[in-house]
Amino acid sequence: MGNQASKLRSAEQPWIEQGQKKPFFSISQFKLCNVVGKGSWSTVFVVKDRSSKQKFALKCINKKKHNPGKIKQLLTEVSLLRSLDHPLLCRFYSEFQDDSKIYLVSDLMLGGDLRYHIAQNRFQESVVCVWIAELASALIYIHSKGILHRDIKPDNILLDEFGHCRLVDFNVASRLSQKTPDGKGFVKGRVGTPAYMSPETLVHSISYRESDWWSLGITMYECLLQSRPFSSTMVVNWIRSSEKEKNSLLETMCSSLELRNNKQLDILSKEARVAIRGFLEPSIRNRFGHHENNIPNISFFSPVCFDTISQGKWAPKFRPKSGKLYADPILELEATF
Ligand SMILES: Nc1ncnc2c1ncn2[C@@H]1O[C@H](COP(=O)(O)OP(=O)(O)OP(=O)(O)O)[C@@H](O)[C@H]1O
Repeated sequence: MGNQASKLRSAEQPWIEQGQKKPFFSISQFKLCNVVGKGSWSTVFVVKDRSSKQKFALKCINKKKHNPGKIKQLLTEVSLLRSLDHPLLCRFYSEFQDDSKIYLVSDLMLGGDLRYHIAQNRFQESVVCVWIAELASALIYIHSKGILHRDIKPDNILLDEFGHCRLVDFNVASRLSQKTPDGKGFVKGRVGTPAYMSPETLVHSISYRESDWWSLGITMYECLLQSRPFSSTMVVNWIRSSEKEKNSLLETMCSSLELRNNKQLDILSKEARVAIRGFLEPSIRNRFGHHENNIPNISFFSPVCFDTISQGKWAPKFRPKSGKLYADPILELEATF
């Protein structure tokens, strides 16, 4: 399995040598092909490098549409992306700008995002096991670099053409700035997407490494069951409640997870249930991921070899259709450049 996967990945290696810092510096180096995605403040194009003919993703941000605060946030994202290099992250190459726009060049992911795929199909545990193990490996890596992602959810996970997961969108990622007594660190602020936010982020406006593991737990639940354990309304009510009410709401949330164990989680294997409950443990000390070295020992991951996974060499169990453009055709019509 490992060998077959290695061959696949060697074919997808980008032509650019690792360590070559700024291969792109102008929009004129590219031929624009089509739109592959649209975010709240950018349009992402498929582009072809005129000299190598290699395709890349080009994210275009219109400077005039955003205030200086947003631009500063973008520059933080760029500096984080520059410090990361892992097979299960989307490789970032260059940023450059002209009078009207800022451009970011990265690897092109042709397999669509997990949000799209899980809306279409209920996937078997063997598929989800590889996805979550790959994401866990990417998380362990970014945490080792002192970075929290803070917005893990299916929308921010893209598949490459072979079906490997790549964690993307470091818009709200942050370096761990403050230190806890155990030296691990945290970031202040209630940042992320409410339905995926951990209790400590929702209640105390603080994120630890464990908060990313909570969000991964919600993502895993959703990948397996096509629904989320906590409704957005429940989460929003929780944010708005008083300090006193928050504790009782936390109990309601946790017992709602327990109740769902009887109905929804019953269709899953024991290993999957244990993993979901472990990631969705309200206490950060008891949560899976508190000791990141133990992640490979979680029984749900026993079918995979974590070392091979973390090199991006484990063959995924689901491969997106080749040649299919996983993008809403309407984006093409709406796109402006
Ligand atoms: N490297 C890539 N390869 C292929 N598609 C991509 C790539 N990066 C982004 N996309 C597509 O473009 C969409 C928008 O990208 P992204 O979420 O990074 O933009 P954004 O403006 O930062 O959005 P938001 O703030 O709403 O998250 C993604 O949902 C995805 O479908």
